[in-house]
Amino acid sequence: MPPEATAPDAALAAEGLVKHYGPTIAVAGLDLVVRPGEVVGLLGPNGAGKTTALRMLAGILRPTQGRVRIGGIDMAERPLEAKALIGFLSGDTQLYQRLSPRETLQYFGRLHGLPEAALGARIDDLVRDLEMASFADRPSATLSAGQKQRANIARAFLHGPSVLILDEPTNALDVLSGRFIVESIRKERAKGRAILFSTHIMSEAEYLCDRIALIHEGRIVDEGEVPALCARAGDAKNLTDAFLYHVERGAPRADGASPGGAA
Ligand SMILES: Nc1ncnc2c1ncn2[C@@H]1O[C@H](COP(=O)(O)OP(=O)(O)OP(=O)(O)O)[C@@H](O)[C@H]1O
Repeated sequence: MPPEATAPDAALAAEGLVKHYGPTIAVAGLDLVVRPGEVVGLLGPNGAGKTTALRMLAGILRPTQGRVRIGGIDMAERPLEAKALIGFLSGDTQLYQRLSPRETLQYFGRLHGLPEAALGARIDDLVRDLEMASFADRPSATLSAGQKQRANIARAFLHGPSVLILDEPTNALDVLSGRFIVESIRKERAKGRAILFSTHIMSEAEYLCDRIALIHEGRIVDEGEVPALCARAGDAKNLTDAFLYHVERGAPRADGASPGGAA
């Protein structure tokens, strides 16, 4: 059954998403739903297909097959309307080197069509909430990796999107900055945003996520709340063990056999 048939309240719904890069099958049939006020984590080993999946969900990459709906709007049929509902943080987002974070936010706010007075107030709020005051007016070229990441996150939050898609939002951040970003994501959830993010940090996923989707070789091998995931992964004692169980076992084959050979 299509995911949105079982979740009519979905803010984000993917149905049968597939992506081929030549002979490489990066995503091999992904179904996923995220509801308003929910954080879903996409976890998988390197090369599992997380970035490819998130880019298709954000409308940056065209799927080979399958469908994405954002707030019920079909991404292929009405891409501008669907994308307007999304804040996307890509793993390789670059800031314009000569612009400060404040100027960058002004630029993207205008592209989003935010009225000038409201935009100024919104940027002030983001600078305060993301603790960017000490560097908001410096050229981006002079910022540290963590400062740049805060500015990129501010850009994703800027237009108050109902769906946030964040590819490794705490990548390369120290523990303090990482925790700060995680708390910022929790605040966005409290505002009713639907949030999908990828990470390699298991503790972060356990702390932040309402549900976790484990992806391996382009397929979701299990999905649910952490205790249920652990129970289904041979009574794994934590998320790391559940993750390793699935990776070592391998992704299910089309014929239903387990390629890893384990139970
Ligand atoms: N532009 C591309 N052209 C060809 N193959 C690609 C391209 N982008 C990704 N791939 C391949 O698709 C597969 C999935 O890659 P993807 O970047 O989605 O994985 P990932 O789960 O995000 O990995 P990581 O955790 O290392 O960032 C990999 O085998 C990768 O080599």
